[in-house]
Amino acid sequence: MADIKILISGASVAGPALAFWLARYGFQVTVVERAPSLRPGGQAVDLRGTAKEVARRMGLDERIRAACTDTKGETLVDRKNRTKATIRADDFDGDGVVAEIEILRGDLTEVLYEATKETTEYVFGDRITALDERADGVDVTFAVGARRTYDLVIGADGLHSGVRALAFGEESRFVRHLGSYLAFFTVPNRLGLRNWAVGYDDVGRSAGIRAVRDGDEAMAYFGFASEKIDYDYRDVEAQKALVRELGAGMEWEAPWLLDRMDEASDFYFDSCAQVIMESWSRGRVGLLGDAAFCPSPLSGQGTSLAFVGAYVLAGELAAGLDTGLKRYEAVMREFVEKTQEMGRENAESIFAKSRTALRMRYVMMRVMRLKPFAALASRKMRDVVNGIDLPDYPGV
Ligand SMILES: Cc1cc2nc3c(=O)[nH]c(=O)nc-3n(C[C@H](O)[C@H](O)[C@H](O)COP(=O)(O)OP(=O)(O)OC[C@H]3O[C@@H](n4cnc5c(N)ncnc54)[C@H](O)[C@@H]3O)c2cc1C
Repeated sequence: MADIKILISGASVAGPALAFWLARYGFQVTVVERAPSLRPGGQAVDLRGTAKEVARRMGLDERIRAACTDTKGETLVDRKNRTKATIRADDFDGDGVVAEIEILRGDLTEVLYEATKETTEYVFGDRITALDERADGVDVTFAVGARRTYDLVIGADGLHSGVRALAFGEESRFVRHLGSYLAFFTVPNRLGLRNWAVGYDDVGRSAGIRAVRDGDEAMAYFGFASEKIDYDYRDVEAQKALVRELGAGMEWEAPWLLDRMDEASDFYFDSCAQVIMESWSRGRVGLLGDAAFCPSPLSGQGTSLAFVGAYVLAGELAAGLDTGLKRYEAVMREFVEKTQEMGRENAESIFAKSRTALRMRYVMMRVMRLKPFAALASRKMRDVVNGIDLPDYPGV
């Protein structure tokens, strides 16, 4: 494999996870990332079910667990900070709403980068601007670097994938808005939180806060039900203005959190959307992670799908370069579709539509923790997060 060159676009989760496995099989791997360095920030992401087994096979299980947020659960409060319901991380075998393996996205990227930096060429501050496929390779033009030829190009560059736009067509053909937006940013830990997150629901919107970095700081989030809004996803100031507008009039700690937004060193805002594609590859160009099959943050499974997808894609490419992309899709498709279905179901119920619905939700949450209901919900969750028989690849 040493003479086979593979270019990956995107150095968040899917890209470095794929680089890990490809390098293990002996491919020559380059990762190009648009940001000038590894991107910090992002709220906690989770590994559930089969993705935990992939982390174990990578030998990174311990390092990932050591970098986890150690959140024990979440308390849902009303505007006066009175507890209305609780969710525990050990509910649903550790694969529930608050997962046992919960890690800040930037910290997970760091673990993956450290595990791959010796075997992978990383190019920061650049991006692909043109792909010219020939019979024996793909000629790649970069915004900054010199033109180079690769045997394969994989887009692991997220919901707004540049590779997808170049090889498959414009974003609007594949990205389906699910009716809500999320924002995350770091704030001082003013509530003195330790291992419990706090969430506050309003009609059609929510906010929350959890301690990170041993309680030195906290991570705030806002969620809003909203029709599709036209905004420039690279214009951070415009996005902050939008969050202020959508969060106006919220109670609890929300006004204070909104006032801290400008001081935050990181800020992430995006629509809750899914990527639905008939095929994840075309010729020598393939897609992985959110670029191919984003299930939306509402599924809680974006990072897990990226992890499992990276394992399968690399294993199938090692088994046969010509058939690898199609085999990867055949192995992953059902798992992805089940997960996306759960993401759409969650999108229907994530925000309360009235005060009465909000009160009912708290009652339901308490009922769901009772034995027969908990067992039912747990089975459903288990089916989705373990919804793939992980193939064994030689040498793993
Ligand atoms: C800064 C950030 C914060 C996030 N925060 C959260 C969160 O709080 N909660 C949550 O559920 N999900 C979050 N996500 C999404 C989450 O990481 C993914 O759903 C999941 O982990 C799958 O990851 P991915 O690697 O497929 O895509 P992503 O994590 O979206 O990564 C895509 C990577 O590609 C890079 N990129 C984009 N365009 C190009 C281009 N043209 N050329 C080269 N590189 C490019 C991006 O800078 C990024 O590093 C965040 C993503 C990012 C980038």
